[in-house]
Amino acid sequence: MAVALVGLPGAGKSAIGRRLAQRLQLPFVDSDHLIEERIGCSIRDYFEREGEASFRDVEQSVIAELAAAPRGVVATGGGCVLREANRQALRAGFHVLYLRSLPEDLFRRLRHDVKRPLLQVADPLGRLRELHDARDPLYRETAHETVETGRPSISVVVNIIVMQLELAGVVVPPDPGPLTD
Ligand SMILES: Nc1ncnc2c1ncn2[C@@H]1O[C@H](COP(=O)(O)OP(=O)(O)O)[C@@H](O)[C@H]1O
Ligand SMILES: O=C(O)C1=C[C@@H](OP(=O)(O)O)[C@@H](O)[C@H](O)C1
Ligand SMILES: [Mg+2]
Repeated sequence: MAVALVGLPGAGKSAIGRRLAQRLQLPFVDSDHLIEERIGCSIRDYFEREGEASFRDVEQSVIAELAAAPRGVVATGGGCVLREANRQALRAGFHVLYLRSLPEDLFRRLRHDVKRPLLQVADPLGRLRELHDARDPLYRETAHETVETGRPSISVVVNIIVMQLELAGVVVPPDPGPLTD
């Protein structure tokens, strides 16, 4: 069983992915961490030095490797759905969940965050709205299911995901043991 999380920056892919993997006792991988290991610097520095297109090439090779041997819970980077090859590889290899939050909720979470290169602009809320409009259809196309993450806490979202995965037959609930009165 392998689950991949897609969605906009701040939707909770990394934070919820880590907690979900703990809960399901599965390995957790954040594709952005693999990319940073490979490029040897932060994603923000790499964007500044090499540009976004070069980052997308590294991202595509990391996604292809993960999808070639799908396992555990994978948190992707928010822009991975921009390339069709990534959308297809993720959908074929993983049960994909779209963590969906409105730009206003994401802005509340990320307004002091300096690590996300695409949001270091004069109007980050405007940028989040543009990203939402451009990418929402791509996240929907890639994902098997959508989970709303704008308002509920991380623990509630993890509980909802576990329920959805059990309903979809993606995870098997633990054996409750013998029933006693
Ligand atoms: N449902 C949530 N409720 C409250 N805070 C959240 C929630 N999801 C994420 N966060 C917080 O928002 C920030 C960004 O989340 P992160 O997991 O890095 O998003 P992503 O990986 O999707 O960009 C983190 O500080 C995280 O703890
Ligand atoms: O939305 C994007 O294009 C990006 C999102 C980032 O990941 P998060 O979604 O975890 O912020 C990271 O991959 C890179 O900065 C590009
Ligand atoms: Mg992340």
